This record gives sequence, structure tokens and C-alpha cells, in this order.
Amino acid sequence: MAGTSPIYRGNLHSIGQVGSLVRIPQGLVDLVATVNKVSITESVTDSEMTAAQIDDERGLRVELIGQIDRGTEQFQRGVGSYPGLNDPVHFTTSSDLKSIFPLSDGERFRAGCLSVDEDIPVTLNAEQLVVQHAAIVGSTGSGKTSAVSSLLQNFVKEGWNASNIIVIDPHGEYATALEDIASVLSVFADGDAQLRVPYWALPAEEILEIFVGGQPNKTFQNRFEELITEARGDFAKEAEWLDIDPTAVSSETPIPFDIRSIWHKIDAENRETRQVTDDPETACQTDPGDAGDLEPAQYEPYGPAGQPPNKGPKYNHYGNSPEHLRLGLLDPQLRFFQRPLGDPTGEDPLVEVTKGWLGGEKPISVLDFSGVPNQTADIAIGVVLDLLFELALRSDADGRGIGRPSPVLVVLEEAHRYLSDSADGLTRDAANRIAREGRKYGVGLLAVTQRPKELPATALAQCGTLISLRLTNSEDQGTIKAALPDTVTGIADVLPSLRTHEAIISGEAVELPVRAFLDKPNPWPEAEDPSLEPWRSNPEAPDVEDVLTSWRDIYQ
Ligand SMILES: Nc1ncnc2c1ncn2[C@@H]1O[C@H](COP(=O)(O)OP(=O)(O)OP(=O)(O)O)[C@@H](O)[C@H]1O
Repeated sequence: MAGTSPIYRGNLHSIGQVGSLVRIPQGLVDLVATVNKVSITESVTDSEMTAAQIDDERGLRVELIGQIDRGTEQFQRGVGSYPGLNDPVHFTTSSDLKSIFPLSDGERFRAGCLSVDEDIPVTLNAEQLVVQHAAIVGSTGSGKTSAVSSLLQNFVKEGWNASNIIVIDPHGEYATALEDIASVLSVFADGDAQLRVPYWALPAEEILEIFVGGQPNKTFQNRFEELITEARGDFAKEAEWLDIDPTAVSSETPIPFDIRSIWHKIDAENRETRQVTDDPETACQTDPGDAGDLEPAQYEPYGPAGQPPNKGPKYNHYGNSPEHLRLGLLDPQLRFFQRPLGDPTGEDPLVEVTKGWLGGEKPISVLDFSGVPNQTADIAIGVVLDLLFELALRSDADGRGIGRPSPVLVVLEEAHRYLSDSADGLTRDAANRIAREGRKYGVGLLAVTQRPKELPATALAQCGTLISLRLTNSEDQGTIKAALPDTVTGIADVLPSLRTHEAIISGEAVELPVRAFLDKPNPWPEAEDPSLEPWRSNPEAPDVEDVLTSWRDIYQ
């Protein structure tokens, strides 16, 4: 064909776009193939080339993917015959494409439209997408956050309005896009909108990592674990709603305990002076302090040159760690870990907490961790993933739990941060367990990342559907090419030149691998790049007073 952009029935057709489709008539059927590569043969040198030769040597490499029955106009995957030599190749028209790409129905929902023909919708199979895991990858600014927002908006709009979708939102980007269809829980909100991840649901080691950070004094750590085990056991004995053998409780069992009382006890041991070193009755306490208010107990200073008061048996054994723990407990950024506290006579507090994470009556829940230090947010996210997976694992298929009776989809923004080898141990294990085993128990994963290279190969291999936006880094492109089926690796060559919100979608949820424009979200997420307009139009110097006031407010 002469030229590459013919106009047919009023529409412009781009011939030979990588990712576009062609039709090859074969008797009663039309074979359909994807264009994988466009080339000019290298067998002729420039000097020998004539215009005619160049025309002759132009080539498309295509991958046969299916056939359309001319009678019924139905498309089916796979081909029954192969083209012969010199068979003509046609571009596909809108009506060909309509019979290839299924419309939204009770099983599929709209994701966007074909790049080569915006009138043809691209739909995704909801069940395959959710249960078989999926990944959305793309360099920064390629449109990942907007893509997730529009997919979720379309999904709910098209009828899946009682779903359990949990969006882990480390940067607070999704609230504006999803607030009509989601419950938004955030770390600094008040009341029911506050995101809560109780510290007592964590093993002792992680609790210390959150509140003390770094490497706490070893003696302190051992004593902390010992006291936690004791406190969890005592709670188990008392609690009416818990049916657990108190002697089987360890420092890791997720049973409530009061961390402030434990701090107060250890801190007092670290400061205690006594008249007689081995007689606790002779402690020289001047002020008992208050555990609830994090006020330390005070003691008389020890006497000079062996004079009483003497140092208590554990005086200064724990170094600065008790003080670091106190400061951690006072830190407003970590307050969301301190709620709810357990009440042995009340109800299981984890029931309310997990109901909140699942969004209550809303189909989506956004867990906004913005404002929390990365390392701490990562641990909290690990706890959420771990508990959700454990609940799904233990839910009966015909019960009222989550997982097999009602699948959960976890949307994991910045997935490389939680799945990679460098992630916190608890978080890495929880995220990888969902990637590996989630589909068996009805926990789906939608991993969103700008660094696919940093995802473990096993996690990417578990993703049945891959939505690849523009990728500019060659290592990331290599990872995605390796993850794509052999039939579409040619298409992957266009990854660096995709336009914003244009993607290659392949895998279980699509009929065929396609190059598509994903829909615009409405409303948009908080993903707009800041504008430089104020640099031209606003001559006043910035005033940060209000910002400082509201920042300080969180320390009240
Ligand atoms: N469907 C779309 N139509 C038009 N513009 C879009 C679309 N999707 C995204 N954009 C624009 O592209 C820009 C980047 O989008 P977005 O923040 O979603 O990308 P991202 O990959 O999540 O970026 P980052 O990794 O930096 O968070 C935004 O300014 C947005 O307005």
C-alpha cells in the first residue's frame, strides 16, 4: 500500500503502528494478527536503493492471534489455518475491531479505548483482574495513579458496588478521586475517619522498631519482650471475648496490653535507687510518676562513694532506650498506633478495626498513610496486609468472612517498597505471601510501581494481567519484556514511546494484548503536577504562618 495513513469511510487509519491489528482473508474467515515489528530490509545498501525497492522491502512482522468468521462476525482466539505466500494483508476497520473486542457486560468493565481507534472500547474481565492479580507499571508521570483511579471508578460504576477494595495510599493521592465511592481513613483524621493500626497486633520486635527505632539496647529489648509476654498472658486470662490458653501466649501473639505501663515499669527499674540494694522495700522513690501520662517515677540520686541510697539492681541497665520509647509514645505521627486499646470486658477491638480497613458499607477503602515516616508506614502497611491475609485464610468459603466468601482486592501503590528484599521483614513477608498465595484464598493484588525491576521475579510472575504504561528506564523495560508472553514482546519495544495514559494491556483480563488509552478519571486524583503560574502572576512573598500553625496543631 502506498502511504501509511489512508482515509477509509471518513476515518484515518494508521498502517503499521506497532500494536495495531491487521486482517488476512482466508476463505470463510479473516485471520487477525497484531503488528509486532515494522522494518525496512537491511539487505540493500543506501546507494543501491531505488524508491521502488524501498517500497518493496517494507515489512511488517505480525503475530497471528485469532480469526473472525465472515458469516457470524464472531471472533475466536487461535487460528485454524495459516496465510499463504503473497496473500493480501488488510488494515482492520472499526467493524472488524468491534467483533474482536468485547463490550462491558456483567463480567467485563471498561478500562479505556484502543489507541488506533478511540471508538472501540477496551474492557477488562473483572474476575480475572481481581483474583489472578495484576500489575500497573510505568515511569513517574506516565499516569499510574490516574489509571488506578479511573479503573476503580469504572469498576464501581459498572455494578461491582459491594466490593472489598483496599487502596494502600502512602502519599494521600486517592481521596479526591475516590471519595464518593470510598471510605477514606487517614492517620491524622479524627473520629471514625482515623486510620487505626493497634501496636499490640504486632510482635515485640516491630513495636520497638516503631517507637524506639534504630537498635534498642539488647537488655532493654529482652526485658520488654518478657514484660509483654506476661502482660499479653494476663489479658488473655481476664478477657471474656478471648478463648486462648494464656500459657500459649508469646511476645508475638496479637493480644492487647498496655505499653505505657510497661514503659513505666522498665523506666523505673532504670532509675531506681534503694537504701539496701537487694531489698525492694527500701526503694527511694520521691514521685511515683504516671504511666498513662508518660510521667516517669523519680528517685533520690544515689549517694557518693558507696553511701546510700545505692543504685537499684537494674540501675541504668537499659541506657537511653526507655526515654526513646517515651518520646516515641508521645510522637503525634505515631498516635494512630495507640488506638484502640483493648478492653477485657468489651468486644474484640480487631473486629471494628478490620471493618474500618474494609470500608464498611463502601465498596472501596482508602488507607492514607501520608505524613507518617516511611519506615513506620511500611510496618503499619505490613500489619494491615498480614491481618487481612490471615483473616482470609481462616474464613470458611460459605461463611461471612473475607477471601473465598467475598474476595478482597489490595491495591498496593509503590509495591516495590513492600515486596522487594530491602523491605521490612514483616511487611515483605506479608506482601509476598499475598502475591504467592493470595489467589487461593480470595485475596487479589493490584501492584502499582514505577520500578518493576525492583519487584521480585516471583511476584511479577504471579500477576495474571499486566498494564504497562510508558517506561523510560531500560532495566525496567527489560523486566517487563521478560514478563510479557512471547507473542507480544515485539509490542514491548514501544514502551518508552507510549503517551501519558497509553498502555499495553496483556494477560488474563483482556481478550488480546492491546495498546490502549486508559480513561481519564473523574474526579481526578491529587496527581496534577504543580504549576509554575504563581511564579509569574503572584508578586507577593509566600506566607507560611498558617501552615506552621496547622503543623504545630498535631503536636497538641
Ligand atoms: N487519562 C489521562 N488523560 C489525560 N491526562 C492524564 C491521564 N492520566 C494522567 N494524565 C496526566 O498525567 C500526569 C501524571 O499522571 P499520574 O500522576 O497519574 O502519573 P503517575 O505515573 O502516577 O506519576 P507518579 O509516579 O509521579 O505518581 C498528570 O498531570 C495527569 O494529569
